[in-house]
Amino acid sequence: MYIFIVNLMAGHGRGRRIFNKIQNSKLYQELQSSYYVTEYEGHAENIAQQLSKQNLVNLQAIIVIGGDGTLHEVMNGIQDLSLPVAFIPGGSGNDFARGLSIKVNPVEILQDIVKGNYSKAYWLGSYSVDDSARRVFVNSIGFGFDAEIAKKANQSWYKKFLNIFHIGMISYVIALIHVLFRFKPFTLELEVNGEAQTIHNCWMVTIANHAYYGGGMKIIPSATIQPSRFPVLVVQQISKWKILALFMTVFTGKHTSFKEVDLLEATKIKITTDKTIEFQVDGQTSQCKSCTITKDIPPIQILGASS
Ligand SMILES: Nc1ncnc2c1ncn2[C@@H]1O[C@H](COP(=O)(O)OP(=O)(O)OP(=O)(O)O)[C@@H](O)[C@H]1O
Repeated sequence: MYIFIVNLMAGHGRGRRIFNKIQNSKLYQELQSSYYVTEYEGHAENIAQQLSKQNLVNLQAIIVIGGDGTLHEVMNGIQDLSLPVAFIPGGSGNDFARGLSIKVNPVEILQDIVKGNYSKAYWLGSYSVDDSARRVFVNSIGFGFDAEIAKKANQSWYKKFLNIFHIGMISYVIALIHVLFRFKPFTLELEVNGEAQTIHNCWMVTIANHAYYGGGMKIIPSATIQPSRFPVLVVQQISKWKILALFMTVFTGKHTSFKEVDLLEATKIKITTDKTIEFQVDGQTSQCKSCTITKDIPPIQILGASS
C-alpha cells in the first residue's frame, strides 16, 4: 500500500501535471494506493501527522509529490521516522531531488520506488529557533543575506511569472540585486561544537545536508549525505561588489575559495544575533534572534534515490 501526499500547486502547477502523468500510468493504476491533495500551507504536515498516528501495517511508503516546501512539511509531520518516504519532484527548485540524484521522469521514479531499485539512508537536520519546539530541515537552513533573497523572491510577482517559463532561478538574481543595496550585515555569536566566536560584519551562515540549494546552486559543494555532522558556510567582512561575484560563482562551487568564506564542520551549532534576522529553512523564510542546530535523529529511508 502506497500513500501519496500531493501539492498540485507546487512549481506553479507542475505538481498537478506530474500527478496527472503518474495517474495515467499503468503502473499507478495497478498499485494499491490512496492519495491526499494539500489544500493550504501546513496541510501536508497535518496529513503526515495523522497518518503516523494510524497503525498502517501494509504501508510500503509515503510518496510526496511537490516541492521542497511540501517535503519539509511531511518530514515534520511524520512522528515515526521509520516510515519509508519517497519524493517525486514537482516544485520549482527541487534541490532535494538534485542532492539525491532522483530521476526527472516521474513514472520512472515510481518504477524505482515500487521495484525497490534504490533506497538511501538520509539524515535530516534538526533546529530550534528562539527556544521553540524542535523541527527538522531537509536541505538547508540559512541566516542573513541568502534568507533575505529567498524572502524577496518568494514574495515577488516575477517569480510566479518566470516559473511559467521554467526560469524561476532568474527571480533570485533580481531579488539579489534588490537586497544587495539595502542589506546591513550583523554581529553574530557562533558556537560550533561548544566553542564560541563573535563574527562582526556577518553576511550569512548556511548549514546544509547536501550540496544544493536555491534551485541548483552548489552552496556547499563538499556537503555529503552523512550522519551527525554537517558543513557550515560563513560569509563575513565582504564588500557588496564581491558578494555579487560570489553569487556568480556559486553555480560552479568556486565561491568557497574566496577569503571571506569560511567552511567549518559541526555536530552542534548555536547562533545568537544582536538583532532579529531573516532565516530560510528549505526555502521558506521567517525571522529569529537565536537558533540551535543538530543532526541527532535516526536516518530516514528514502526510496527511489540513486546517490
Ligand atoms: N493548495 C495549496 N495552496 C496554496 N499553497 C499550498 C497548497 N498546498 C501546499 N501549499 C504550500 O505551498 C508552499 C510551496 O510549496 P512547495 O515548496 O512544495 O513548492 P514550490 O515552492 O513550487 O517548490 P520548491 O520549494 O521546490 O521551489 C508550501 O509551503 C506549502 O505549504
